[in-house]
Amino acid sequence: MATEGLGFLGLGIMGVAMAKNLLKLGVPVCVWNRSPEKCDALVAMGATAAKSPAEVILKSKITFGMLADPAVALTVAFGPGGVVESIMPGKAYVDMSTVDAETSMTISKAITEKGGRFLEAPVSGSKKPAEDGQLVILAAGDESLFNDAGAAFDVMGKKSFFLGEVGNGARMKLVVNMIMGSMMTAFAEGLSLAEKAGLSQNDLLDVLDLGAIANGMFKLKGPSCIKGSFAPAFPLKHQQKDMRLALALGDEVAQTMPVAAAANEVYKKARTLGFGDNDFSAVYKAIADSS
Ligand SMILES: NC(=O)C1=CN([C@@H]2O[C@H](COP(=O)(O)OP(=O)(O)OC[C@H]3O[C@@H](n4cnc5c(N)ncnc54)[C@H](OP(=O)(O)O)[C@@H]3O)[C@@H](O)[C@H]2O)C=CC1
Ligand SMILES: O=CC(=O)O
Repeated sequence: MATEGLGFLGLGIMGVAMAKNLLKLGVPVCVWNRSPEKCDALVAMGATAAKSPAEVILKSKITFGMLADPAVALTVAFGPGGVVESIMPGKAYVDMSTVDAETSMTISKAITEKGGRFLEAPVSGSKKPAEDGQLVILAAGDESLFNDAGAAFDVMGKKSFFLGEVGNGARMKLVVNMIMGSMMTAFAEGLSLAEKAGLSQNDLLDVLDLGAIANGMFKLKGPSCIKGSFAPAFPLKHQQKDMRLALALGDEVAQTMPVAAAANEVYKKARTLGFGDNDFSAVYKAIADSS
């Protein structure tokens, strides 16, 4: 049984791109996904597919996870055939999903109690940066594992931060995504306001792009919002999950967050309107169609 290879759990929008980049390292890569057909593209490129997360752990020295949310991260860690079942000394798990600090700490504790090593490593950057190996990796936990996973991080990302103890990676990611989610709702309100006030939305984009608040997100999402194109790069349901988790972090540390709380309401409304599986920029639809 190969023990020096890498494993990957969760081949959604992000995971499939990240696992493809791992293949560039030329080591065996073993993958698992709840819906097994998503393994096919990886297998065609040289990966092997496993029947459970536990099997991936057994076949790999370091296994990476990229899963939907805290509940899923916990199920994949603790469920039957899960990560914890086959973790042992010499094995390591790097959870790159966006979750809250408590989830990460719970998984870390179970893994380290069985002699394994754990790192949380959520990422900033969406589908295209994942495909291009340009993610920003926000790692925390076992520093020896951070170093051992360095080559893998280098093919998946453009910069890796080591942020100290488990929980700090999750917290940093939630702060970043709270800012991003709030910005997206303000941007969507502006786009909608411009249209209703009889202005050209394209002119608005040009004006924004020349000023101090120009940024990559407005440049990328502006034209697609105007066209009404919301194919998911970052699913709206995940952005709403991140707002919810960031607000819970705010509660924990008694930080007032009125802007994020209002933005979260808009994402919740967008979910109830059926936009959860669209890109998070579909929050524009919830705003534009609301009056
Ligand atoms: N998309 C993005 O731009 C970014 C996303 N993230 C974060 O990365 C994570 C993954 O995001 P993304 O790839 O976009 O999401 P997707 O929704 O595309 O993928 C989710 C993954 O979780 C799996 N999953 C869902 N439910 C279960 C379950 N009950 N049991 C086992 N597996 C399950 C899915 O399996 P299946 O295929 O069977 O449904 C899939 O592999 C999220 O935490 C997200 O917040 C972070 C940065 C950017
Ligand atoms: O989590 C989403 C991202 O774009 O980063």
